Amino acid sequence: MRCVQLYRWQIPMDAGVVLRERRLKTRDGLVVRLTEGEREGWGEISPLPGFSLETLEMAQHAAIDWLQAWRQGSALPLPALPSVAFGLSCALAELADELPQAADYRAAPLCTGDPDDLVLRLADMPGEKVAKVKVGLYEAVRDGMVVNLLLEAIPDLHLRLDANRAWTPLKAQQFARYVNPDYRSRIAFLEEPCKTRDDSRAFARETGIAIAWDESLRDADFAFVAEPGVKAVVIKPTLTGSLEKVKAQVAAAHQLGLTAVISSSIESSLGLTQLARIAAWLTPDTIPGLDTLNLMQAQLLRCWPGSELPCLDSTMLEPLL
Ligand SMILES: O=C(O)CCC(=O)C1=CC=C[C@@H](O)[C@@H]1C(=O)O
Ligand SMILES: [Mg+2]
Repeated sequence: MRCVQLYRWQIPMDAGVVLRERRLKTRDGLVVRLTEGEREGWGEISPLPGFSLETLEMAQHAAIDWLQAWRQGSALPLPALPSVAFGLSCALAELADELPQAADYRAAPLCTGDPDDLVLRLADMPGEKVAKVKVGLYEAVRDGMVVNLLLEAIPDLHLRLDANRAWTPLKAQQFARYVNPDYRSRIAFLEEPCKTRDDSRAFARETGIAIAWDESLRDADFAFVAEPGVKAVVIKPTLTGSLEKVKAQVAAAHQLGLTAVISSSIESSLGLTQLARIAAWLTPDTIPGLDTLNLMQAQLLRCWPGSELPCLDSTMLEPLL
């Protein structure tokens, strides 16, 4: 017999989380539980405001329609909304034992503010040292100085940078001018430096700093092609869709010799631990971009190893189905 449960949850965010110029006070989403006989599978559906095109209400409606049909034994295709397709496909994969348990809990530490904090965290990081720094929020000159400071302080560090398309070509050049040329090769990649893909390509060509596509993967005309200067693609499954689609994108990237980085859309610890498993499974050689749990004030259902945040259980969630 098949059973379904759907819960709605809300977790307060740390003060000061700003996404696309909007303060995110709470993270809201759904979790789904499918059971069939002895087996169960969980999934998280949490469209990210400012990034996902669907709202939580749209996701909830689509999830309920699909779940009601599934409960009755129908094999409906997964809904088109990416967050819904992702969450349901994770639940189905757990149910069918297709999502391996082994997880990659190394997360590239994320720095949005104080570089001294990052230096302290990196000192404790075993193995390959990779961190991610947000740029484009302050003056380009300050960003350049922070990058120099970190790469100088930690000689075996590689940095991922993310400008979220904030720079004009001039600003991007100002940034590059401030980065010591000897350090440029230790910038693993810079995500989306400029507003247009052409400007970002020109930046890579002119500066020798490798770039990565993130937002571009959601552009209607985006295609996976090998291009000079493009080193990686950032794959955010909640914004991508089903696990099948995530697998296809990772395979397309690897085929072209691109690094594929499985990355967070600020899911709860339930979604993040699943992303850590997806990363261990599909991109075992690449540290995933999953260091977003500490932006939240609590975990949900499954805990991230070592996190001291309290963990909410299903009695603390609002049941919808
Ligand atoms: O990629 C990572 O290491 C962490 C996730 C991350 O940086 C992001 C998640 C969601 C929205 C954005 O603010 C940001 C990004 O643009 O990549
Ligand atoms: Mg990004």
